[in-house]
Amino acid sequence: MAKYGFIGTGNMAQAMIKGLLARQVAPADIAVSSPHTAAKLAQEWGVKALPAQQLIQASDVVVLAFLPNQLAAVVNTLDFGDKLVVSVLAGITVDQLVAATGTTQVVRTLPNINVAINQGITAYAKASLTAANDTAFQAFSDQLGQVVAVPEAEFAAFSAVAGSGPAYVFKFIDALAKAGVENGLSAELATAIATQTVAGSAQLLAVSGQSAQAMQDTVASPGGSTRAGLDDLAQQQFDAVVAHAIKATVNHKHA
Ligand SMILES: NC(=O)C1=CN([C@@H]2O[C@H](COP(=O)(O)OP(=O)(O)OC[C@H]3O[C@@H](n4cnc5c(N)ncnc54)[C@H](OP(=O)(O)O)[C@@H]3O)[C@@H](O)[C@H]2O)C=CC1
Ligand SMILES: O=C(O)[C@@H]1CCC=N1
Repeated sequence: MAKYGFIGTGNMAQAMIKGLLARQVAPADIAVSSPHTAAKLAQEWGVKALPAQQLIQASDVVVLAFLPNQLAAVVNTLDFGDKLVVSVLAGITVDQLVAATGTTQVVRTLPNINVAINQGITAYAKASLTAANDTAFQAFSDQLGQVVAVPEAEFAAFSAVAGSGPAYVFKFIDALAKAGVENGLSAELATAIATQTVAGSAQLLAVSGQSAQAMQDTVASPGGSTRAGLDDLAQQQFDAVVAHAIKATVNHKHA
């Protein structure tokens, strides 16, 4: 069994670890390193908390999962040897990773939080890997969900739509549920039905073979209530509001 090490143990690392554990990776094959949370994860999840250099020695795949602006400070004193280094640091390029870590065995990825249930969509761009590290990356990424090679120039757009996207979907579910409450539903029921409606709609769209635009028309009966709502969304510039937020996300400078 491959051994995985996570430097940085926040929301993204924890989502990835959950995904690995769900695929029967043994907790003993996962090491974690961070100033505060690693010890707690070791206690609660049975993974091993190690100082970063020892974690590198003990791992086949080393995941960098701290904040992008911490890259130099965290890796400065570390020797990665020829270990596979997988970064999830938004905005940090392959060249920057190679320069900071001193190894070419790096893969830049941009996952999303849905890796926690092996349903992520993750972009990757890699330097030239050894055959062993290439295989190790494939085995690792198979556990995350879907994985797509993306040119680095497209990473910011990918990050906005797929990386940040879950937050925007949660925001939509929250707004849908709140609107349900305003119209007489209990908060519990409104949240449950908004969540299931988004989950079911995404699954239906994925298997439908139709566009998201066309699927709207399968819900909107002629002259019915959905058309009234869609017309109102159009009048309120819904697409433009979303596009504006995505532009703000794409334009953000990470480090
Ligand atoms: N959250 C998401 O959905 C996504 C996040 N990412 C990327 O993942 C990375 C982490 O983001 P996220 O998990 O959201 O952030 P969090 O704030 O949840 O986690 C940051 C982690 O960095 C750790 N850390 C701080 N200093 C050090 C150090 N010196 N050595 C090791 N670890 C350190 C913290 O440790 P401690 O807890 O012990 O203080 C914490 O576990 C970012 O680079 C982000 O761009 C990419 C795609 C999606
Ligand atoms: O918010 C962030 O910066 C990271 C990148 C994509 C999702 N979370």
